[in-house]
Amino acid sequence: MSVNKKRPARVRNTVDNLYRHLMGACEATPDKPAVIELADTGDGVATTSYAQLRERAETYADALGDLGLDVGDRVVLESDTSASAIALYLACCRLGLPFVPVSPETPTKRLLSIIDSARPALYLQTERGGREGIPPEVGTARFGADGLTVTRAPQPRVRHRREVVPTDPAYIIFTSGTTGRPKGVVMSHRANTAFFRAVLELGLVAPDDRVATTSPLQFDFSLLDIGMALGAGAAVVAVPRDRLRWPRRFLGFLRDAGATQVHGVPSIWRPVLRTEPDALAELGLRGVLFCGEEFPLAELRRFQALSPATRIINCYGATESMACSFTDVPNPLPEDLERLSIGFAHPGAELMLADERGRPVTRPGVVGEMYLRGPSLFSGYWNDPDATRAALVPDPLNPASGQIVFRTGDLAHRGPDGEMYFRSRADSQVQIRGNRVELAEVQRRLMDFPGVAAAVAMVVPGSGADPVLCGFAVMERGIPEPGRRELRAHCAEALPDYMVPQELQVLEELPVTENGKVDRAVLAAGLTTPT
Ligand SMILES: Nc1ncnc2c1ncn2[C@@H]1O[C@H](COS(=O)(=O)NC(=O)C[C@H](N)c2ccccc2)[C@@H](O)[C@H]1O
Repeated sequence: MSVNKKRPARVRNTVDNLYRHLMGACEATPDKPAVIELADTGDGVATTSYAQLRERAETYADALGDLGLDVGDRVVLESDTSASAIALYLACCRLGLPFVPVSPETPTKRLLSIIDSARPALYLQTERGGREGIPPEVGTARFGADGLTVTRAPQPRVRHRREVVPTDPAYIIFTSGTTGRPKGVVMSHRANTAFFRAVLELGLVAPDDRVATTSPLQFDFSLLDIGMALGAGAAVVAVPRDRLRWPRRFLGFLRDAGATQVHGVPSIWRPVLRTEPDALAELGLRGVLFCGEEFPLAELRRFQALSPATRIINCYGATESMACSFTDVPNPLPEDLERLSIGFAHPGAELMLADERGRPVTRPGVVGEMYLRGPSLFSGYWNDPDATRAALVPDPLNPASGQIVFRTGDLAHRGPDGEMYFRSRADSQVQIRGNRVELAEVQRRLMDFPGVAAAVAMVVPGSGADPVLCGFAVMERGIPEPGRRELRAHCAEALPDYMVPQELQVLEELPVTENGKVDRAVLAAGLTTPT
């Protein structure tokens, strides 16, 4: 029986919801810039104010509301970050429609597997989107600054819900699961708004900031940037994805947009450090925040030398809790620093260490697995109760309490003051000839070779029992490639034999995934057949 046929449910103004968090600043500063992006003409920037953003979100919410969708029906949005994409995100939040972001770069095969898993009611792309072949059972529409045009109505459905409640899913981020099937991380409004309120307390974004976001919308790093900027009444600067490949144009856009902070994974800085060091120095950024993987220390030192006044934040965390910790990078980095700290969990959350039997690890220097206790845990993996049970577990310190914590799958050790140091993924523990190998140590040794700009150490399965240790290096611009023998000898001088890479390659650049992390699968594929 369809309830409340006429009007779709909309979240009440008093109820916890991302819409209220993201639009909080609209009342006080409606005319302030909310989103700054590349102008449609292709040069210069276009600015959307908070009031304009709210109005566009309203227009979209009316159009979505007329489609008869029910709270909980999924909406796939294929777009880069833009004012319109954010307005759609806001509209979905208001109507309680879980938002599934995918990038225009996502291969159709992967998009179809996400659609097969999420069973969305509606798929949206921009007016200029070129995607075809959306399964007939999914409604389709296009959106732009002027509104939303339905190209295929969603299948009729019964509306069972009359309320949008805080524990309803706000978004589902599909990450590439180890099994190859995409894993949908479901995040509720309550968890995400609790996270953003806690992060506001850190005061990382000021109202006059312009926060450049460089991650694809399908990576929750972009949702963190949008939430932190709009939640602070600041502006989001949507960096066009193609600019990231051209350092001069990337920095030029940042300058034109008046960006004061840049959020991105470490790899976005590699081309800039190699080819546009002076332009970076001139930019004089107030802040940089990175997450996703470790920032190689040599590259971090170069960044600090060029931009000494920039505050750099090491943000650690997984999509399952959006982020855990925000830690200032020491400036300048101490000469003998071996590894950055990921500090302590954000206010209102706590990281603990436990050993493989779940017993707390408290002694400094002892490696354990990190568990996160806090309000911003995900609801579970979409349609995967087993994977959910393995990740959301009883608190090891007090299983009887019924409190559920997130098992991060990351190994770490504590420093003398209890601060955490990330070591590795638990499932990437490396043993070679019975010895535990610290890949970071091999990586650091490769970076010490004169003229190496970036390096990666990893293992690939070998024909024998032991995995094959591989090293990859990228040289500074204009530096001749060293011979494999020379690089190997350099490693052998300082590392035990089992830590000297058997495979060594010098590359033009390091391949990265869609989310900008070093793409180890591509590196492994480029190897000669392991010895
Ligand atoms: N700062 C780090 N140092 C070192 N290893 C790291 C770090 N941040 C993640 N990681 C690694 O990346 C894993 C999480 O991967 S992920 O689920 O794709 N999520 C992310 O990478 C981004 C994450 N959702 C996020 C979004 C926005 C702000 C902060 C963090 C972690 O479990 C760590 O292994």
